[in-house]
Amino acid sequence: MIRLGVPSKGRLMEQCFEWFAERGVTLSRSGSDREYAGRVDGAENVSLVLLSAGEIPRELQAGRIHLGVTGTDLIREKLAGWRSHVEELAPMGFGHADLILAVPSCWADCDDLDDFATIARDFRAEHGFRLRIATKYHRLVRAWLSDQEVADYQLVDSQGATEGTVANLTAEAIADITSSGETLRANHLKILAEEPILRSQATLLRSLAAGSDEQVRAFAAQLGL
Ligand SMILES: Nc1ncnc2c1ncn2[C@@H]1O[C@H](COP(=O)(O)OP(=O)(O)OP(=O)(O)O)[C@@H](O)[C@H]1O
Ligand SMILES: O=P(O)(O)OC[C@H]1O[C@H](OP(=O)(O)OP(=O)(O)O)[C@H](O)[C@@H]1O
Repeated sequence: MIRLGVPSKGRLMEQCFEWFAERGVTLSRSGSDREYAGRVDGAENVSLVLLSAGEIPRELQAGRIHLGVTGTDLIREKLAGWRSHVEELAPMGFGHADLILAVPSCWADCDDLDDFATIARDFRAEHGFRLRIATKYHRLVRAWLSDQEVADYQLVDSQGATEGTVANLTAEAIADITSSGETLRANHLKILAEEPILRSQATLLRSLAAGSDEQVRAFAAQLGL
């Protein structure tokens, strides 16, 4: 039996169900709205596992699911050396979001990363501690800032409502996912005029540790991949 892990709720789950339906495979939640059980119609030997999107990378890495759907941001953040754990089978065309660095809109002299690096250097000299960036994407943000040779900062962990941390005075800047930009605007933040740290979208991934390669390949072929 192939185990297929998909997000258990929200738009990501609904759009994922639509994606499979367009390819002749019907995924559905069984039982009550609150029960995390699912069924698969239209494919032999495939079972559905409903999981938090954030846990799907780990389940793929461990080989507890053969296939999984989650955002590329979560794969790259949660799996060091992700290419040795999973294969990307298909970008799915939804769940688009950019991981960006944002600062208060009122920072008139801060439009790009060079400005940010200068402000961060001055901030440390002035305040005696490093400028704080709130994020849950520690690995991706560290790697990106290191590539850009920005060093005068510290990361503050924020697992949700990250855009609120600046007004709450627990950080000076944030690095988070945005799609419409409304949450940033509502919290008086602006994106630095750079390419995003990462462009993410929902992706179908294959575990390199789960085995059953022939069955997985046959199912992928049925999906037109
Ligand atoms: N506003 C958004 N628009 C589009 N995609 C988004 C948006 N916010 C988050 N995502 C994407 O959705 C995926 C899941 O996000 P997140 O980690 O917030 O999960 P969640 O819905 O909070 O799930 P759980 O709480 O069960 O872990 C991520 O890959 C992320 O890039
Ligand atoms: O650019 P926008 O369209 O406004 O979307 C961005 C928001 O969506 C996500 O939050 P989510 O709703 O997943 O909640 P979270 O705060 O728990 O991350 C993300 O963390 C941003 O806060």
